[in-house]
Amino acid sequence: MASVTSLSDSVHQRLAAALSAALPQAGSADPLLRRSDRADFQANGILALAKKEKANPRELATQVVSRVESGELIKDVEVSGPGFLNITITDRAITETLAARFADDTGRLGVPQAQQPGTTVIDYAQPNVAKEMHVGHLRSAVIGDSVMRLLEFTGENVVRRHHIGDWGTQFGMLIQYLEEHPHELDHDADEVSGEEAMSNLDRLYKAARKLFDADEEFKTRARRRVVDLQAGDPQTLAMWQKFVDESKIYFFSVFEKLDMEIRDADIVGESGYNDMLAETCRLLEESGVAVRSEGALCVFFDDIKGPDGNPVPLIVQKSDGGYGYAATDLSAIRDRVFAIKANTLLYVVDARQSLHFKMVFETARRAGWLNEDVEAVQLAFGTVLGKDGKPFKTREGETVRLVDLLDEAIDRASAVVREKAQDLSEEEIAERGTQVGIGAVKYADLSTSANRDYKFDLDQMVSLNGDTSVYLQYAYARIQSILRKAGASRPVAHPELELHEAERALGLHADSFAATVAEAATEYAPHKMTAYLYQLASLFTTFYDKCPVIKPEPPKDVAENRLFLCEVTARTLHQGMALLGIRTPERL
Ligand SMILES: NC(=[NH2+])NCCC[C@H](N)C(=O)O
Repeated sequence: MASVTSLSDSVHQRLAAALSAALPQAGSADPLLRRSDRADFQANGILALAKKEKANPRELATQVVSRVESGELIKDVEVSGPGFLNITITDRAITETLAARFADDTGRLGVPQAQQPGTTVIDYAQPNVAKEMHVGHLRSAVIGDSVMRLLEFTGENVVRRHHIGDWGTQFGMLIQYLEEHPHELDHDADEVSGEEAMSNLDRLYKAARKLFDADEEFKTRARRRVVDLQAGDPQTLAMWQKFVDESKIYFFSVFEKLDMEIRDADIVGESGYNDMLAETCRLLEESGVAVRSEGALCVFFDDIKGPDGNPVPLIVQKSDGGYGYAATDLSAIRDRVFAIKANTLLYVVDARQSLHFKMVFETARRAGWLNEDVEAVQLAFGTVLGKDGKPFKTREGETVRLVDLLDEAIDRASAVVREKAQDLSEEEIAERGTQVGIGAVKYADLSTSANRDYKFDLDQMVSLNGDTSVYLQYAYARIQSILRKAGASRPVAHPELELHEAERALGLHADSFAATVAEAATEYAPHKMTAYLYQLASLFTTFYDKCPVIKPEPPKDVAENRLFLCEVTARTLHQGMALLGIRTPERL
C-alpha cells in the first residue's frame, strides 16, 4: 500500500488523542482542524466542547496542549484567543511526508483508494441523434468527464452511460424520408469525416422537415413510421440504425476534438430501454404510484409545481399509448439499480431539466427503486452565457455550433503559443495550440461551480495571467524547464534541512492534494480542484522568487531539496490537471 497519511490527518489524530485524554467524557470529539495563516493549522473544536461540558475553554485548551504528543511531527502548540489552538509542524515532517508521496511508484502521490468502493453510474455527454451539438452539450461532457475521473481516482467503480436522444417522433419523419430517397446515407462509415456526417444529417433533416410541413400524405406516412419503429419493424430499425451510426461518426469526432474518451459500449441511448417501457408502466400502475388520467398514465405530486405555480404531473405514458422521456428515464433507473447494482445514480444534466428529474426521482422512490441504499443525484449545471450576459447565441440569434467554438478556441490558443514559442516547429505549435485551446475551454467550464451560469469569454480563457488553464500549463512547463536546466543536480529530499517560509507554504499545500481529491470527488465539485491547482501554481511562483534553485547556486543539498519541491509540484499539477481532463505539455 503506497497510501500516505497527510500532515493534516496526522495532526488531527494527535489532537484528537490529546483531547480525549484531557476530557475522557468527550469521547472521540472532533478538534476541527483547518489550515491557518497564523500557524500551520488551527483547531477550533475546543470552544464548543468546553461550552457543552461547562468547562473553561482556555483551561481545557491548556490541558489539551500539555497532553499533545509532539514527537517529530509537531513543533509547537499554543493556546490563542478564547480557546483556539495554533499548531506549527516541523520542517522535517513536511519534507518526509512529501518524500513518501514522491516515492509512491504508482504515480498517485500517495492518495488513498477506497477500501470498500461503491458503484456509481454517471450519466453524462448525451447529445441527440441527427442534431448538431451545442454549447450545452459541452458542459455535460466536460463536467461529467472530470467527475468520472475524480471518482475513479478515489477507487469508486464507475459505470458510464451516455443517454443519447435516439428515439422519438422525429425519427419517423427522417426514416420515411430516407426510405423514399434511398442512397442518401450510402457509404462506408470510415469514408466519412465528422463534419461530413453532420452535414449529411443536417441536409436530410431539413429536406424531411420541408416535405413533412408541405405534404399531408408524407406526414401520415411519417407518423405511421414511428409506430413501426417502436414496434420493432426490422426494415424500419435498419434505417434508424443508419441515422444513429451517422450521428456517432459525428459525435466521436467532436469528442475526439475535446480530447475525451467516449466508448461505444457506454452509449446506451433512450432506445436502449425500449423493451422495458411497458413493464415500467405496468409496475407503476399496479403499485398505484401512477394512475390513469384522461387516458394518460400519470404520477401526481402535491409539492412539485411547474414554473406557473400549478402542480404538474409526470406523464409516463401518453393517452395515445406513446412513451416519452420520463418512461425512458424511469426504465433506465430500474436498469441501473437492479442490473448494474449501482449505489449512486449521478446525472450531469442542464438545470433546466431539474423539474423532470425531481419528478422522476420521486416516482422511483415511491416505487421503491430508490431508497436509503441507492440514491439519485442530478448534478445540475447552469447556462453558458455570451459576453453580453445572455444565453450564448450567434450574432444571427442561432445556437452556436460546438465545433465552431472549439475551433475558435484552438485558433486563439495557437496564436498565444506562437507568440511565446521560442523553438517550436509549426507542427508543435499546432499540437500545443490544441492542448491549450481545449484545456482553456474545459478549465473555464470547470472552474465555476457547476450550478452557476458562466460567460464564455475566449479572451479571458486564453489569458496567461489569471485563473486559467494556460497559466497552469505554463507553470508546469516552466518547472520542466527548470528541471532540465538543473543539469547534474537531481531532485533529492533532505528532511534535515530547515525550510524557508515559501517552501513550507508550498509543501503544506502540495500535501493537501489528497484531501482536495476526496472533497472534489465526494461533492462532485471539480471547481475545488481548479482552485487548489491555481493556488499551487501561485505558491510555486512565490517559492521560485524567494528561493533560488539554480542561480545563484545554493549549497548542493539545498539545491537538491528545492528541485525535489519543484518535481513534487510538477507531478501534483500534472495529476490534478489530468483529473480535469486537461493536458500538461512538457514544453510551451
Ligand atoms: N438520462 C437523461 N435524461 N440524461 C440527459 C439526456 C440529455 C438530452 N439528450 C438532451 O440533450 O437534453
